[in-house]
Amino acid sequence: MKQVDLFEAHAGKHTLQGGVETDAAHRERIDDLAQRVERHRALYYAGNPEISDAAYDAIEDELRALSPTHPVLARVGSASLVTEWEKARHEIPMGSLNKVVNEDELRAWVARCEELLAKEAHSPVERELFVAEKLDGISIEVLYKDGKLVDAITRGDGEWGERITANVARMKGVPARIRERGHLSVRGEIILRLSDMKRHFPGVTSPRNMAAGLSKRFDGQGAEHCTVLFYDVAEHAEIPTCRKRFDWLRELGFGTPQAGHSTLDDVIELYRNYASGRRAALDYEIDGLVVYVDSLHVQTLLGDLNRRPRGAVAFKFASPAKVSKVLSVLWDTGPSGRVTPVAIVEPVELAGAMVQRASLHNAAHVRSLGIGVGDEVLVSRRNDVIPYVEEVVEKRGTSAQPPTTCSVCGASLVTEGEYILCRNNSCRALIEGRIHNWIDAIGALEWGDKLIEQLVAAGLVREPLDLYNLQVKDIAGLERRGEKIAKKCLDQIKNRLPLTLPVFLTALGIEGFALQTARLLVSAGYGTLDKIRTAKEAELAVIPGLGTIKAANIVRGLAARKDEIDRLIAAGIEPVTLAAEGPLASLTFCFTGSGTRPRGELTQLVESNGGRVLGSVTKELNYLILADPSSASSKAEKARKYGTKLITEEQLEQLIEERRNAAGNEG
Ligand SMILES: NC(=O)c1ccc[n+]([C@@H]2O[C@H](COP(=O)([O-])OP(=O)(O)OC[C@H]3O[C@@H](n4cnc5c(N)ncnc54)[C@H](O)[C@@H]3O)[C@@H](O)[C@H]2O)c1
Ligand SMILES: [Zn+2]
Repeated sequence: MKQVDLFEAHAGKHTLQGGVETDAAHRERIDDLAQRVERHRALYYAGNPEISDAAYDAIEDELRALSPTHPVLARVGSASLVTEWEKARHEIPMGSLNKVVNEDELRAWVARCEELLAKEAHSPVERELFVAEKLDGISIEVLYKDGKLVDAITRGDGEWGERITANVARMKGVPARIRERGHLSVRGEIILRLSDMKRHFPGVTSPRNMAAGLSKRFDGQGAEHCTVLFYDVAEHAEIPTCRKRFDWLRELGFGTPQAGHSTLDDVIELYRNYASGRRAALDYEIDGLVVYVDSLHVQTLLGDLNRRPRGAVAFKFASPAKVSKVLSVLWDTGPSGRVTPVAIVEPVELAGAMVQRASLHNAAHVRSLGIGVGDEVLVSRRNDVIPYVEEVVEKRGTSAQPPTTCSVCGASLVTEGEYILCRNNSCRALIEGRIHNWIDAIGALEWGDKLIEQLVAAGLVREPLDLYNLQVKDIAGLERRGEKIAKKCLDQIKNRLPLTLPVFLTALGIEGFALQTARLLVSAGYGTLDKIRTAKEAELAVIPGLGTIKAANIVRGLAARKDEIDRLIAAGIEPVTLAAEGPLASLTFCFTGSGTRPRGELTQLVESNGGRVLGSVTKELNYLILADPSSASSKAEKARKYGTKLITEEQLEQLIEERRNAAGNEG
């Protein structure tokens, strides 16, 4: 979607709305969006938002994209201010800020300022900026007369606000007297510090909404826990810069958000800094940074539009989320049998990708959202993860109900806690899952998800043994596969043979039976497949680190796969007992970080040479294998402390080679 120019957006350059370009469908949508913007503003400024800020912003952004000049967008605050408080008029109207949500938009704003200032003598904007934290609270104007606090008025619609003087007078950071004479209007934000919220209002989750509520209580209760921080003073002509303005506010005894003079590059670095941790460490909530042209003279030259200065912007923290409509709710059966609800939505562009499918996590989430076909929902995509439905923004349809049968095989589903599952072992989704697990555990990198899907769909693979009976032509005959790939894939799985016992057990993909558990069993004396298969639940349960649940899963899982395992063994795919001899005999190894080869393959390498793989760094560990032996990670540090040797994968191979040769020479 095209980003609308910040300055001209409201100035009538774009003529979408009402013009010939607006088709009926758009007009309807525009009216609908505008109404919702107003409704949500009214709720929000009254302290009772129904939807999240991200959802609200998504609606407002969509309206701006469809109708940049819409009058609703030019307004500040809410026009329908219903209040029991006395209304009061601001002598100098209170405005808002235009926003940018990424570096490019910020740079564009600077460029635009330069363009507008082309004919004026001024220092480069990008070198003369001022930046302050953008407090997420309630705007307030506080008036002093001859050094005495006389009035405090909320922003309201910018012109008329509520006179909540009695409450503001009790808030922290609002001096009753200041040493400045004359008439003074200072502007700031009412916030509730997180520490105060925790102490005085346990259970409350939104400091902003709480602060809004407290500010407007008639009995004034709780107002003393709010804080006001200031960032502006109206019309104080002798102050030349934002920096001086903040200094001056502080000298008068007002608290301010953190702020400072800055260049454009520094602002961007600071923004990243805040986004990646500094923001989370604050004792109050901010929703971005405010970036100003430092010189107030230049700000005046730039002027403002719709009560939004051109010489400042809100540099908001991005929330990559958009509103879209639910077309259907699907229930996909996954490889473990778990049924995952997915919302199919009207395609929307999110963080550079078109999104049509969004996860609904599980049946419990579907229920708590109350989501249904036709609803408008907020879809997010954070750090490139799977798109996710955050909330229902506008309820339109009837809520979706979890299915009772599997969409893949039709079997009845079972409920387990928050999840529903297909337990049918011959369900195609589960077969794919098991094959996938096998391939993963043995470390056959050539094999992709798609190939497995194709083989299962073609009925060529139903269980792990089938993998070993595949012919080159079976794979080569599939769509978009050739002989070369086919050969590579088949060679790879055959090269992995024989499988060590822990790898074999892990490859079966039995619930709760990961590599660590398999190793635990082996080191507890269950060194052969036979021993493990005949073990009773009770005897496994007492192995330290196992417990009753895992023991039950193992016994049940092995029994359920009995025939499959028998067929594997009959075909010679038999796990090998760890070599008690071999070049690495009596040595222990542990892997950390990502290697160049899959963990399973490395484990196999160590174990087939008689070594033992440990899951963590302990005193008995001989070798820690990692990409960078000079690493300062906690695992590496610990290993050094124990005198463990730190080596790379290559050094591991050399070690095997050396020890093999040494043994050969001795023998
Ligand atoms: N959830 C909802 O239903 C809903 C509805 C309406 C609005 N909203 C939210 O309200 C916000 C929009 O409101 P807005 O028009 O007041 O704009 P804004 O709050 O995004 O930005 C302008 C305001 O920032 C404040 N501010 C904080 N620190 C500042 C500083 N250092 N310098 C200057 N100003 C500073 C001022 O009060 C100023 O008026 C959005 O975040 C939107 O998501 C939410
Ligand atoms: Zn099924």
